[in-house]
Amino acid sequence: MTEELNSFPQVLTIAGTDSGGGAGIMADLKTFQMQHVFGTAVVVAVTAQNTLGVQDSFLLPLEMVDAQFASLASDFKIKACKTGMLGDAAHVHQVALNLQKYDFGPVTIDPVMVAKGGAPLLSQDAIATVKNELLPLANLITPNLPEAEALTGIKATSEQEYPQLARSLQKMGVENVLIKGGHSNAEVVRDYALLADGTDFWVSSPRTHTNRTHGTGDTLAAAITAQLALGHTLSEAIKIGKQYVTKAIEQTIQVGHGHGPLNHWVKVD
Ligand SMILES: Nc1ncnc2c1ncn2[C@@H]1O[C@H](COP(=O)(O)OP(=O)(O)O)[C@@H](O)[C@H]1O
Ligand SMILES: Cc1ncc(COP(=O)(O)O)c(N)n1
Repeated sequence: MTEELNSFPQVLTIAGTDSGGGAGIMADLKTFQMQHVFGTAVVVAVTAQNTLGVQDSFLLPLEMVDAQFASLASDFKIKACKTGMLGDAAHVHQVALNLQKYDFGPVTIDPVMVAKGGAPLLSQDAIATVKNELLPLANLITPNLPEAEALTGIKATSEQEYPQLARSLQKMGVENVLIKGGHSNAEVVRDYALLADGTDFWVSSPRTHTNRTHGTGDTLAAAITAQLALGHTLSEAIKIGKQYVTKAIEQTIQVGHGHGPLNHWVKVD
């Protein structure tokens, strides 16, 4: 196939599945679909999960992770990619090796560690591997507050500390940082972006009082990845991504009995 015939924007998520359909690869693919990019996936982990929690999980054999990367590289023209649940140090290492081997465009790292219901999605010893091997490959990292604290060792008690967290992550080799404020208690939910050139800005929304926030982080990072593939600058992509996730939380749908999923059907302007 000529490159011209292979030009529709194609993106990749490297993450875990959520049988409940609200988070992980399922949230990513729904988000990609709504942003009019073609979504592909490298499955690193499978979870038996619903809105009540994670009942079981299984990490795929490393060779199967490699095989999926190779399949995509030999056929698709991936313009941007993102990572989500990576499970343990060996899988983080294998993903980092593959991201060095193949050019899948700018890499957004969503350093998923713990599910909203409390289940661990990354082993403790893998945090060092994320820092040493994955962060230097990232164009953007999108930690929530507990993840930013785990990576930097800096405890954030107020929004004033977000710039310090972001600068500390930049020093670890990530070009651009988006600290997500969903886990704060503030009535206005503010995320802080620090870009490679030193410019910074906040994106804000009113807090929606709901427990239907399963997959918010995945959805935001997937929307940003899609917008980058469509040719937007990173600051535009972050602003569009934040608008999308805000609406998807606000215009809730009723599915399941616990931490419900978002409404991925909402339109982005
Ligand atoms: N209750 C809420 N109301 C409005 N926006 C929210 C709410 N919770 C999270 N967000 C937004 O959703 C996105 C994901 O944030 P967060 O929940 O902190 O990430 P994660 O899902 O990784 O824990 C951010 O843009 C954040 O501002
Ligand atoms: C496979 C997978 N990936 C990511 C999340 C995080 O989503 P959340 O923090 O909203 O539970 C999850 N629960 N499951």
